[in-house]
Amino acid sequence: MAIPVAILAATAGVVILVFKAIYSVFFSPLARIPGPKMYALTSWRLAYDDWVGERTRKMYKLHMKYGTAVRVGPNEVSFSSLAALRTIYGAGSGFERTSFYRMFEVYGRKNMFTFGPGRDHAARKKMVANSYAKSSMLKGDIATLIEDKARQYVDFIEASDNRTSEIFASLHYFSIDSITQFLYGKSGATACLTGSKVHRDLISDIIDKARRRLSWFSVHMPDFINAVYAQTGLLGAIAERYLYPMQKPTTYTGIRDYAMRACETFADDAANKSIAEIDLEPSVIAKLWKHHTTQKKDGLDNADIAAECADHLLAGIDTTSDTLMFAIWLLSRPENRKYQEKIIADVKSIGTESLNEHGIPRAEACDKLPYVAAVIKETLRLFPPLPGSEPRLSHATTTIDGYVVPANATVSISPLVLQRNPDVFKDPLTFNPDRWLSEDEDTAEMNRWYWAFSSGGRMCIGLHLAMAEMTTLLASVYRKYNTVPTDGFDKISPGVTRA
Ligand code: HEM
Repeated sequence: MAIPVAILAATAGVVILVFKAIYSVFFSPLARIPGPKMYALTSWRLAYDDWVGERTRKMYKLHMKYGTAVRVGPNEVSFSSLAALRTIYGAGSGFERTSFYRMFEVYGRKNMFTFGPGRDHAARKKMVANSYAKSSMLKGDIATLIEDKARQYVDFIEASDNRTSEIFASLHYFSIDSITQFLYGKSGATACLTGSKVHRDLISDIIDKARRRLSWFSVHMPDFINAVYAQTGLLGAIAERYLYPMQKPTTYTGIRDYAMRACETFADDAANKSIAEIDLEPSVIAKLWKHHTTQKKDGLDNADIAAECADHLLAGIDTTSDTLMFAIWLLSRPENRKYQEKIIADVKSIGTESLNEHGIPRAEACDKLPYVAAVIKETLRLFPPLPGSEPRLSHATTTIDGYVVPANATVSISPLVLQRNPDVFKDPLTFNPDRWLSEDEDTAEMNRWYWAFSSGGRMCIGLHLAMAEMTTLLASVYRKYNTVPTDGFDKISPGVTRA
């Protein structure tokens, strides 16, 4: 009796799938790494955690159960140890960012965040590194910029009804006004704090809940996303109606358009200036312009420069404003009033000689405040604004934390998992800035596990800018006010960080 070809093909398909599953779970080189079998079987298990917004919390639970190495996919391992941190993220480790980062490409161009190989990344980083040095933040033009924005923030609160502010929005105004001026100079700065409605509207696409759905598809089904958004005509209309995870304008479209216009305006101005004049400007775009095609053969074109700046713009908005929001929310909670009193005492210790002409504490003085630093560190420990795994791969087989990991497997560490480790941080889920104040061995150990800004060659380049913005804003606010949640807000979390 002849067996229909379709049945034969289906049977063969099932046999191959079963064989692959058995191989993946029991015989793959990653098989000896502990973890739930379902995760070893299929990457869709982890994708499901992502879909329901539980991925990072799930990683934490898995590490609590299985230890410092957990297999979380057929070809993916999550680590949570200092040994793994050094091997994967240590300077010169040879591990690269994975294709996950492609979704951060802007206008189809690579940028510092998305470059894979170290050489391309290092060349680009060299062009802007000076702008981000700590010495550039605490004195001169950039310090003045940050102090000005802190003053505008205080003025904004003063002008609000009952000095009540919805801090998600107002702190986003502060961070976007700061980063746009830092990147593009005064002519390219937004003016959210001083009332521009058009600029304030830029943050509305950040709030859209569909943004998370779009990110999910971009990570787990990138080809689908590319195909769907590329359709035009009738197919485009059908895709838009039934298949778009997020309607246009999609995430950050407004901010990306703004970034492109700021770059074009800069390019028009630059055409009438000498490179020596441009070099005197403190903005990041001015530093990049020295590498423009008009200055160098094989230099960067307008789109490269626009993309680089747009990426820094996106990196510099939510990170600082979410951290500030969590800090103020935490300090405002009734059980944390004692910490609020301590931060107020710390910022009131600033002498009048360290205030600027508007009574705003100077960035340099804010940098030296121990309790402000402890509050920020503790906020970033408990609620890092980028809490999730930072995926990397190596083209060579590597031993990580005692486990042999084959070439091209995805490995990662999550700051949230590291920073809530109960063996290192006593009562890890409790906000307690005091834990950072002593100088004993326990604090030294906590510092080794503190990883909110990542580490090695790909650590956050905006660290010093972010710290200067956050210390100056907190000092300016708590010198003048104490903060309490408005009715109802003492019972809920701001919930931006999906832990
Ligand atoms: C509280 C504030 C901030 C935190 C916690 C933070 C955290 C981080 C982390 C964890 C990474 C590495 C991500 C990964 O590898 O997956 C990163 C990279 C980066 N951050 Fe930040 N960031 C902050 C503020 C900023 C600001 C204000 C800027 C300003 C431009 C910025 C620009 C960047 C850039 C350009 C990279 C890529 C660096 C590279 O690949 O060399 N960040 N940041």
